[in-house]
Amino acid sequence: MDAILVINAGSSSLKFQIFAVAGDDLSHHVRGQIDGIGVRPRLRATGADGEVLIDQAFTPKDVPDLPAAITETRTWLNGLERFRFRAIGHRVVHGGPRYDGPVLIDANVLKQLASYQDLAPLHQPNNLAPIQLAMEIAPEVPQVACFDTAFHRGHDEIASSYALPSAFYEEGVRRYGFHGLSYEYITGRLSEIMPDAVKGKVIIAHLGSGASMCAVSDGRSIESTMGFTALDGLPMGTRPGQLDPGVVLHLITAKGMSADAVSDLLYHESGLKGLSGQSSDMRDLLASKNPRAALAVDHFVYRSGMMAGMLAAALGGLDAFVFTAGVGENSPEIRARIADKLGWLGVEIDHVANEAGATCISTHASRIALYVIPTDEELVIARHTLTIVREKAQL
Ligand SMILES: Nc1ncnc2c1ncn2[C@@H]1O[C@H](COP(=O)(O)OP(=O)(O)O)[C@@H](O)[C@H]1O
Ligand SMILES: CC(=O)OP(=O)(O)O
Ligand SMILES: [Mg+2]
Repeated sequence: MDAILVINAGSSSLKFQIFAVAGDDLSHHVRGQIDGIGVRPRLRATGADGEVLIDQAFTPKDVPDLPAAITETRTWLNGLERFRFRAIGHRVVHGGPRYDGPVLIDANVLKQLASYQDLAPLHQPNNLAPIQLAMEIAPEVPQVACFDTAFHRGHDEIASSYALPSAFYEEGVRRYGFHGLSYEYITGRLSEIMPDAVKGKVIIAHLGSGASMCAVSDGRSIESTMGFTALDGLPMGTRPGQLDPGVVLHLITAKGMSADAVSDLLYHESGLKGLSGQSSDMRDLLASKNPRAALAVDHFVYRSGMMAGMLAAALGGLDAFVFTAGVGENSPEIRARIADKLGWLGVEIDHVANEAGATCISTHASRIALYVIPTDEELVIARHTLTIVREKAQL
């Protein structure tokens, strides 16, 4: 069967999907992921009808990092003989100033993308490793890179500038925004299920191991809580979110920390993990009786409320608010607590619908509609991949 393989490397997970291609139609055939990498790794995959194909737990020592997750996934994928991969689509977190849409990968593109590694050290090396591997073992299969930054590239200069001397902007030091593949999918879904909402002012909260919010006006991104890198904005699993740059200067000048040590602190040791001293995983913190765990959750909720207020101001109002990604899709408790923070905007959550995992979780009286929409970055990548390889007459 002709198929497209999609690889999505996040900060705590490696997600993959196999889509069968028939004409212009794409259908889900295999959906899988290794999540909890380094904490509680687990490889799970389901087939087209939701049947479980594999469900295997690993020790954190067996799958400590993303390269190990790639090895386990590859071993398992190799056993699936019924698919002929006609193209591979990849999530690549940073497209830099150069890429504002998906691109067919060749050696030059790969080199350019590698030059953005220090702008996304937690993701870009992991995004590029499977591309490099596939180039070596299956050079005949076309590969397409789809960027987290692309959906935000229409931001105006007011939003995308830092108040730095303008030469820096020209060099590419701008506010890009990330999670764009997820926001593109959610915007598309919203226009199917709530066509009126997407024409208005919407905040989409992608709350996963990495977390950000996007302000969408008339279907287009106008603002993001993330900036030049995926460090800014909300506190995350291991990243602090918004931080006074003076803290970084202090770490370097007063504490003598090297650039590598600061990078490690900001990408791997901060956020929920740093604040709780316990875990980067929201599930662990919600189940814990440790007061530091409670502080980390409280901080996440508090900052989420603040950042949502900031985006509502950028939009000049708010019609709908959407929760998505690992925490947003799976934690009624966090959704309820963030909704509570938005009460002043006229948000009223329907607790029964929220606990039941309904799509619409606001009351009839709520001035702002609340939704929970599971994201599907892989489907967006598969669609772009099919379009690009068709344009280049490679499929
Ligand atoms: N039931 C749940 N309750 C709270 N948090 C959850 C739940 N299920 C998953 N999560 C959180 O979702 C996070 C992963 O989200 P995900 O969007 O898959 O992350 P990423 O793509 O950044 O690796 C985990 O770190 C975990 O904290
Ligand atoms: C950009 C980013 O933070 O991605 P993820 O949530 O997958 O870590
Ligand atoms: Mg992710």
